[in-house]
Amino acid sequence: MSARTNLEMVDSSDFTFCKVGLQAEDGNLESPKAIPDVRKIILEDNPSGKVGTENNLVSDDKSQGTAGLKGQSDVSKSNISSEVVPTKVDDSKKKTQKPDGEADDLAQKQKAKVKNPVGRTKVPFEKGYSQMDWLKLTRTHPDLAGLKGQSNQRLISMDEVKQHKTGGSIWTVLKGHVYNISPYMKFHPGGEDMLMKAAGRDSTSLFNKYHAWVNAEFLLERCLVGILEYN
Ligand code: HEM
Repeated sequence: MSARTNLEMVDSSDFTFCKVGLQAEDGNLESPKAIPDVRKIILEDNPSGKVGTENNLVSDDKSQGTAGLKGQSDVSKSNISSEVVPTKVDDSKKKTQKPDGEADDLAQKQKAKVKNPVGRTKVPFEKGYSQMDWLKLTRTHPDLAGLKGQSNQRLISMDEVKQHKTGGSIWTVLKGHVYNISPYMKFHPGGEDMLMKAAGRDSTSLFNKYHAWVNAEFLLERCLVGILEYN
């Protein structure tokens, strides 16, 4: 059977519905009647369901346009029109009718929310106090922790930690480790004031509240003074 004999017009007034190969029986899912050529169908954003209003995709050619839709009442109700109707939309309307326009707006709103979560304020660092500068210092300074030859594996009680709240010897407990955070003060992206809240106490919960993702073990590696002694 040739390809030519395979093609048969089902409705001669409508090019959309033509039979290809299979029997065009209603109820048969593969029937061209059941599934029109989707490439020739466009979606319209028209809640009123009216055809030809300002908010709609309107035909310039009224003789073809509305006439072409008249016989398809179910089509106009569902806001679907045939491509044979030439459409014309100005740019501002296109924006509102863009199918993914709403999704874009939502994505932008969500982005804005993520950008400024409540309670997070990064302090601009002073020249020479960036995180890179801190990393350089940790590699070059001989005794950031202020150990003066002592081991950094020494057991330290909470009482001793409490006595180190000022000057060049400000201690804090973080996940069971005792650190001297004095040298890090000016490098802390959250500011000195915030880091001072950790002075002389266990700051694990505060730390996790603001930035559980920060790798303090790495950043403060050279500031380790000892291990917290649990009573
Ligand atoms: C004790 C060791 C601490 C270390 C090593 C540390 C380290 C850091 C780092 C690396 C950042 C930048 C985070 C980022 O860019 O995502 C940061 C930001 C911040 N930190 Fe800390 N921090 C410490 C303790 C604390 C404490 C105890 C507080 C609160 C009392 C605090 C409050 C903040 C705040 C508010 C920010 C700004 C968050 C932002 O907007 O990104 N930090 N800290």
